[in-house]
Amino acid sequence: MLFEFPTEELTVPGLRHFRRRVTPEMQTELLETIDRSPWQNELRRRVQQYGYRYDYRRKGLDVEARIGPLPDWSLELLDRFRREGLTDSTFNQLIINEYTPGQGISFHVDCRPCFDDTIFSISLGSPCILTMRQVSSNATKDILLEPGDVLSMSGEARYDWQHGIAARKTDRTQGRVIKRGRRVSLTFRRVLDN
Ligand SMILES: O=C(O)CCC(=O)C(=O)O
Ligand SMILES: [Fe+2]
Repeated sequence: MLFEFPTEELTVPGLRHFRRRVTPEMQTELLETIDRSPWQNELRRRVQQYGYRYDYRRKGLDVEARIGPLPDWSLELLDRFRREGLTDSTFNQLIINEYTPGQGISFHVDCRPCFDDTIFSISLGSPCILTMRQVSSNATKDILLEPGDVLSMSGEARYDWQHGIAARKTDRTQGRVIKRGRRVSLTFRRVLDN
């Protein structure tokens, strides 16, 4: 017998969503800080990388991947989240992604041999829907990420589900139509020793 789960009732083990953990004032401050550093233009969306350089073409870490320590402002932010109990992991790599309306990221599982279990991300700017897709069943679950939200993926959510953001200009959820603006996400990972 085939069971069909309504999307809302699906749970993704290992996925934790903390809402509105960064105030609008703090978000503005963070975005100003981020925009003072150079953006890389190699992908369709702009990115900044800190800690270790990820090679998108090879889908792995460069041999000479170490860039340096994470910026102080990001370590301070992580310290606060650690004090507030959102994570107990330590991270040494940060990728900042910028999405303008119409841009997304295709379904993927973050590089297994490159990064440790927990992937920890912060959303700034515009809301968007991130979709989780279970590899074994193709079941999907939409997560509305609003500015200031924090998402932590570990275990099944990290390894058995893909995640992606549809390349579109509006999102629809629970009868609401949400126009996308500029979104910036900060994704923290821990690089595994190989
Ligand atoms: O922008 C996001 O929230 C997701 C980014 C992501 O999945 C990645 O960089 O691997
Ligand atoms: Fe990812």
